[in-house]
Amino acid sequence: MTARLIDGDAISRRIREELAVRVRRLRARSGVVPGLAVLLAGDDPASHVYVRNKQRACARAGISSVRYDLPATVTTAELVELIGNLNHRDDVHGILVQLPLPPQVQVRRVLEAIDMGKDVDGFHPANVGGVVVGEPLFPPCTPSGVLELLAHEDIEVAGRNVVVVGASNIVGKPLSLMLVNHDATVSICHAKTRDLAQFTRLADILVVAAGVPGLVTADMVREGAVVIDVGINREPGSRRIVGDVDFEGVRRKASYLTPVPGGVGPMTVTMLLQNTVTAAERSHSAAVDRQMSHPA
Ligand SMILES: Nc1nc2c(c(=O)[nH]1)N[C@@H](CN(C=O)c1ccc(C(=O)N[C@@H](CCC(=O)O)C(=O)O)cc1)CN2
Repeated sequence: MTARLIDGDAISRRIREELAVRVRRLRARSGVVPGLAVLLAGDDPASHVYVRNKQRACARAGISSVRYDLPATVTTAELVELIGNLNHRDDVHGILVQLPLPPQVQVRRVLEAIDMGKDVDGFHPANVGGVVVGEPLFPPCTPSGVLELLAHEDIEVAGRNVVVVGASNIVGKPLSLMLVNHDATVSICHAKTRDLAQFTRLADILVVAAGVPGLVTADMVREGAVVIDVGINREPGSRRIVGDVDFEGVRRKASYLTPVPGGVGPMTVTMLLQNTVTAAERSHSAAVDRQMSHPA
């Protein structure tokens, strides 16, 4: 069997075109331009690339973005103060703090400072609680990107055995809960799981988000399984990026496979744009409602 590749670039392009239409409609109707504030602390080269890509994607969809470059020495209090100011700005509908943050910063305090209505990354603890009960204000971007890819290919998750390898707060844990909310039977493993292969071989759908290049090889995959590779690993001394899955081997065994690059990565950015447009639309509707109940 040779896997069908799920083209995240093409699926993203289509969704971004639809988002650009929503942006134009909102602007024509209300004069509101969706606005995203991006906070980037320190010099991590990959984070700089991701932020540049996010801003470029915003511009193409008609979303305005403003970027705050902060030194690697930034404190928790400084970030919390900046976020407090952005929470009050009417032209900022979404706030994104690029992760990872420098080690001295208390990440949880920073994420908790974001107004829930502007938490377009979906990392605020209250949004995480929303994921648990199946009603997040904003679904986290990478997990919702994975669900979009599966839905686009008409891959049913209800009743299927899904194995998620990787239990991070931003991908593995929320994605597992979102899959449970779609009636999948989910096992969460991680790179330290003993005899990982005995779990991965049970998967109808295998999602790998462990950050370990080539962790999953063909012998660990059931014939005909759907394999979603969330890993983004830079090969040392090269610009090439590879996933957590041995692409060539697994391609011969799986029914569907996401490539790296060009699979889940672009969907993360697309879901961020989607959440930002939704935030702007909601903020406009709330302003209209206020006006209706308290006319000038
Ligand atoms: N605040 C956040 N921080 C981080 C997130 C996040 O969702 N919010 N996720 C990751 C990094 N990330 C987004 O920030 C991200 C990573 C990769 C891609 C992507 O499009 N990858 C491309 C390849 C790009 C390249 O050549 O480097 C692909 O896979 O095709 C998008 C977003 C951690 N931090």
